[in-house]
Amino acid sequence: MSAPAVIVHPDAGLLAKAAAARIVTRLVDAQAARGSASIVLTGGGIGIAVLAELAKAPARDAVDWGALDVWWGDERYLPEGDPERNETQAREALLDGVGLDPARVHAMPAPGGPDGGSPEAGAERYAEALRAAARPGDPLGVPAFDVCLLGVGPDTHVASLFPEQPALYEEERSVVAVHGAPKPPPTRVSLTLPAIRSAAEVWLLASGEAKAEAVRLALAPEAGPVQVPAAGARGRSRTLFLLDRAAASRLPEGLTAPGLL
Ligand SMILES: O=C(O)[C@H](O)[C@@H](O)[C@H](O)[C@H](O)COP(=O)(O)O
Repeated sequence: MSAPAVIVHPDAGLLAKAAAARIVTRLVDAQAARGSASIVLTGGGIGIAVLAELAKAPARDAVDWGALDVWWGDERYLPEGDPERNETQAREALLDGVGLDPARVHAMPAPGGPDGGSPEAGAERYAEALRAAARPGDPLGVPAFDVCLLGVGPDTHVASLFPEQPALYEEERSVVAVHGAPKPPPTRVSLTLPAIRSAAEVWLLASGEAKAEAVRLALAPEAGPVQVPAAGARGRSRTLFLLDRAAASRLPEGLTAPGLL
């Protein structure tokens, strides 16, 4: 697992724009090398704001959208089209405006689909889709995502992995159902930490004072992933904390480039 690097932008708007530009470069590089790319999206304020900025990015269409696989790190287990679903918000912010191959947009399950309303069955079906997309040698039968985006909750959750919850102890499965999530809605489907760690790069996004303590904890050397899930979210080759000044305001001096705080 890669040691995290911290990049601080002056405010949330610039953070979203800079992260969007970084996604373009990352996906273009991956497609130049392999002919295709894969990204894991996240929900939440800054996660969706980044997609909205990506939709407006001048170099947006340098990405070959038809050769991109889109996955989700988690989903709120709500009916298809529900405005609170991460997928709905991502489609509105970006996905429905670019030339993706619908077969390569891998939405997480919803009630009323083929899973008989069971998030557990839905999680298993998503794990199956990941296995089908994995290449020989990909860890855990999960594709080695080029980039996995993760918002960070004020309690240090990432995806729908909340502190001290059973999902954090999962070492075998790549996708689990989550019940009783402290952030509504209570029922969700989430990648597990091992699945997140199969990503080549993991980018944790956080903006605002309310995330400063969570970011500090996530970067503290003694933090364990069960108490601090964001501390367990690391990429195989790179981990970035992409922050605005407010979210970085409780970091020790040495962790951020001078002059950015
Ligand atoms: O379903 C969700 O809500 C997200 O996937 C969740 O993991 C989110 O990224 C964090 O809670 C941060 O959300 P905010 O950026 O809105 O604080």
